[in-house]
Parts: sequence; C-alpha cells; structure tokens
Amino acid sequence: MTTGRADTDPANFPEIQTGGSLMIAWQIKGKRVLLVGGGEVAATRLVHLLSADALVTIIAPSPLHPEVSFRLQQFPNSLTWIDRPFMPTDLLDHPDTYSLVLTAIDDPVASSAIYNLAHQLKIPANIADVPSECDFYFGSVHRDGPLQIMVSTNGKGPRLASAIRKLVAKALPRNAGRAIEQMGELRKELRTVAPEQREGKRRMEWIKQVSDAYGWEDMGEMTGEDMKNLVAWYKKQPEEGEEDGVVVPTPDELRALRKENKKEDVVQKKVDAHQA
Ligand SMILES: C[C@@]1(CC(=O)O)C2=NC(=C\c3[nH]c(c(CCC(=O)O)c3CC(=O)O)Cc3[nH]c(c(CC(=O)O)c3CCC(=O)O)/C=C3\N/C(=C\2)[C@@H](CCC(=O)O)[C@]3(C)CC(=O)O)/[C@H]1CCC(=O)O
Ligand SMILES: NC(=O)c1ccc[n+]([C@@H]2O[C@H](COP(=O)([O-])OP(=O)(O)OC[C@H]3O[C@@H](n4cnc5c(N)ncnc54)[C@H](O)[C@@H]3O)[C@@H](O)[C@H]2O)c1
Repeated sequence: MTTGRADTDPANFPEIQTGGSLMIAWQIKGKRVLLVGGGEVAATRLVHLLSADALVTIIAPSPLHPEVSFRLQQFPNSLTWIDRPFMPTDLLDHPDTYSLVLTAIDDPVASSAIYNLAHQLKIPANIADVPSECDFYFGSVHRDGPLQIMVSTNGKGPRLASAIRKLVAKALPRNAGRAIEQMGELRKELRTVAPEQREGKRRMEWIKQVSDAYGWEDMGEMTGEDMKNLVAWYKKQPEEGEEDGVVVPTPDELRALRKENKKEDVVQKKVDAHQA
C-alpha cells in the first residue's frame, strides 16, 4: 500500500533471494495439453491437469496404467487418447494446438526429442525427472476446493517437498477450503450490488474487515441467508467518509439476524445500534 511518503531505507523493502522459480497459478482451463506417456507418473500429471479443467491429448501405446484408463472413462469430454508411441508430426503438424507439453515416459532419447520439438515451437514443456529439460517443475500440491498450496524445493528434494506438503496440510484449519469458497461468494455478491469503480475502496475495506473479524468456523458455516444479511448490512452503511464509515457486524450479530424476521429495517436497526 502507498503511504504517500517516499521511504528509501532498503531495510523496509522485502529481501530478495535470487535463484528461485516463479510460482504462479496457471489458468489452463479449456486449453489443450499434450501428455506423452500413460504410466504411473502420467496418472499423477492427469490429477493436476483435470483439477485445472484442462483438455488433454494423451499419446501412449497400450497398455495404460489402470488409473489413466479410469480417468479416460471418468472424463471422456476432456481426455483424448492416441494409442501409439509419440511421433514428431504430433507436434510439427499441430504447431498451434498445445499450450503445454508434458512427458512421463521411460525413454530418455524420445524425451529429449520431444523437449527439443516443444522448444522449437515455443511451447512450455516438462520432461519428468529431467530438470535441464523442464521450463517449469511440478510441485507437491495440497488442494481443498479453491485453496491450492504448492510446495517446491526448486529441484533440490522432491520427497522433502512431499513431506512439507503433508505437514502444512495438517496445520490448516479444518474447513479452510470451504471458508475460502464462501469468501469468494461474498466478494462476488458484493461486486454485483456495488459494482461502481468508486465503491472499490470501500468494498475492499469491508472485505478486509470481514476476513479479519470472522474465524474460519464462522466463515465456513456462513449460510446463504447470512450472506444476504451481510450484503444488506453493507448497503445500509453510510457512504460518506468512504472506507472510514465501514463497520462489519460481529459473527454473533450476524447469526442473531437469522432468527429475526428478514425485513430490511431490522438490518438497519442493527447497523445503527452497532455504530452508536
Ligand atoms: C514434487 C513432485 C511433484 C510431481 O512430480 O507430481 C516431484 N517429484 C515428486 C516425487 C519424486 N520424484 C523422485 C522421487 C524419488 C526420490 C528422490 O529422488 O527424491 C520422488 C519421491 C517419491 O517418489 O516418493 C525422483 C526424481 N524427481 C526428479 C529427479 C531428477 C533430478 O532431481 O535430477 C528425480 C531423481 C531421478 C533419479 O535419481 O534418477 C525431478 C523432479 N521432480 C519434481 C517433482 C520436480 C522438482 C520439484 C521439487 O523439487 O520441489 C523435478 C525437478 C521435475 C519434475 O518432474 O517436474 C513429486 C512429489 C509429489 C508428492 O508426493 O506430493
Ligand atoms: N517427477 C516424478 O515425480 C517422477 C517420479 C517417478 C518417476 N519419474 C520418471 O518419470 C518417467 C515415467 O515414469 P513412470 O513410472 O510413469 O513409468 P511407466 O513405465 O509406468 O510408464 C511409462 C509410460 O511411457 C510410455 N512410453 C514409453 N515410450 C513412449 C513413447 N515414445 N511415446 C509414448 N509413450 C511412451 C509407456 O507406454 C508407458 O505408458 C520415468 O523416466 C521415471 O524415472 C518421475
């Protein structure tokens, strides 16, 4: 956040340790990915790709790993299987088809050839187990609805990444994923009732206060009715003073509204009482 004051003391700026990788959440939904190989590692790649709603062409000769066969049945609209080894024309004849190329095959020579073709066509590629032929590495991923946590050791110790991922998952609040899902709903709802650009600052302050004031349990257990009451509360707030006028109900106040009748003036009364 800008303070309006030019602060030039480097001690106030984040320290930078170079030599890492760029950690991003790639929006691959609806885009096509080439996955070469149909074994155990290919099955793990499919878990990541399907979780991200990608479309996947799998090229691998029979037999497939049972999990890969299962995914083909489970996601017939997202997955296509070509039952043979990879051929260079798979890429050369389709230079604009694939957003991403992954290999998970037990053939280092074929792997390198595929990497070189992808490189030539400027398609990002991951060659499982060959860091020098990876434009990006996979990480160890924990998923709970919209919550996605990726642990990477930047190639130093994949098994340790897996161990850290398990530790992190254990330390999370029980319903973190659900609470985040609910927060997404609330943010969406607020943007529809207060879409104007000038509302942005107030809206953000409101969401910040809700995020800070509500525990994970409160957030996870919020009902549709609670959200309507919260949005009604927001709308009843005085607009003057922008973010300074923003007050959120406590979780108890919000729950109390459930039992009372749903007339808007009840919300108005509570807003007034809270601000008094
Ligand atoms: C995280 C995970 C994600 C996934 O693949 O889904 C992943 N490897 C996992 C497991 C795993 N892989 C290996 C073992 C055996 C034990 C060991 O060697 O430690 C185990 C552990 C096991 O099987 O228990 C063998 C291995 N892997 C690589 C090499 C080559 C090298 O390092 O040079 C070798 C040695 C081959 C050899 O020695 O011949 C390379 C890579 N593996 C990566 C990712 C990338 C770096 C990510 C990072 O460092 O954070 C990177 C660079 C490229 C890539 O593949 O993207 C997944 C855990 C998923 C989970 O359980 O949650
Ligand atoms: N990064 C990781 O997490 C990790 C972990 C373990 C193994 N690996 C590596 O990943 C690779 C695959 O491992 P796996 O356990 O899935 O092996 P696997 O033997 O189970 O599967 C290999 C698959 O590749 C297919 N294949 C081989 N040559 C092909 C070609 N030219 N075209 C298309 N398909 C081809 C096979 O038919 C098979 O489906 C190996 O190199 C292994 O060392 C990576």
